[in-house]
Amino acid sequence: MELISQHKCFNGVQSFYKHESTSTNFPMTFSVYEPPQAKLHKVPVLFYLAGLTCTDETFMIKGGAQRYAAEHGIMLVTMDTSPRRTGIKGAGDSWDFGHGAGFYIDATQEPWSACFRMESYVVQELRNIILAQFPARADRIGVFGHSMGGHGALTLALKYPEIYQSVSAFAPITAPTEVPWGQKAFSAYLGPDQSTWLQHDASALMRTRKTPFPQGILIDQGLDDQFLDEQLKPHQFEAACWAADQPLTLRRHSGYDHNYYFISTFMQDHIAFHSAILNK
Ligand SMILES: N[C@@H](CCC(=O)N[C@@H](CSC=O)C(=O)NCC(=O)O)C(=O)O
Repeated sequence: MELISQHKCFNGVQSFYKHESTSTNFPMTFSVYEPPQAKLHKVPVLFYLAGLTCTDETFMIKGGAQRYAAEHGIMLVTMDTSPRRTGIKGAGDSWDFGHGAGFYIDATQEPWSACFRMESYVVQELRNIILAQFPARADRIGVFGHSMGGHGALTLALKYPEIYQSVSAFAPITAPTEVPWGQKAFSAYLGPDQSTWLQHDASALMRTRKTPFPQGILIDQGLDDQFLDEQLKPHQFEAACWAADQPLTLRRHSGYDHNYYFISTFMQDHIAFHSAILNK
């Protein structure tokens, strides 16, 4: 693990790292914000999954989360959104597929299956690194994310409720099997059998559960989001939560679009939401 840079931030420490990943078989970058409380004892840890085109820097630079993480004593971790410079044909041709678009799943189809393994990377490899190398509590882990990363947060939390105690999202892709971004990625990474896609669709997963997160799920969605109707479809997840008896706070905000001005506006609420569960 190579330290790229380190910065004091709200009396805590913001660090950027690079390492050789055994999940993706490529170098990966990730970043960690350690709040001041982490100098004294282990703290809860909140993983942030970023959206299409983002890197491990996007959220740490634009999200404005460190101030609130310092107040609540929560460690923040985020990572690049895929392996990079893989040499796979077509991986760099479009901004919504391939590099920067790992979708937080393990690809099963060649050539993607050799390195597009972001589910294993986030859930196992990076979590193990964080728990071994940083003062993070293994029994207090939350996950949140934006857009493609909102899809990642919801699906990983639903697949691994024994790992993640809290989950929230900003403008998540909630039904990837039904929208162009998800269909483009899943058909390449998972192949033509659409029954396998449903294991990675938050709305489909929720329909097979019964109150998986009794303490609730928080979602914020801007109503001027350019991707709302075609790609995000929060009403699908809302209906699935209703059917699963899952408490959901889905807040629709007039005037907000899809970017980090929207995300940073509601960041304080998301950190407080996770803190109420993780610091209980
Ligand atoms: N084509 C543009 C826009 C890409 C974009 O909007 N990416 C979003 C996530 S979309 C769903 O996952 C994002 O978070 N961008 C980063 C940012 O700093 O706003 C492009 O290539 O940037």
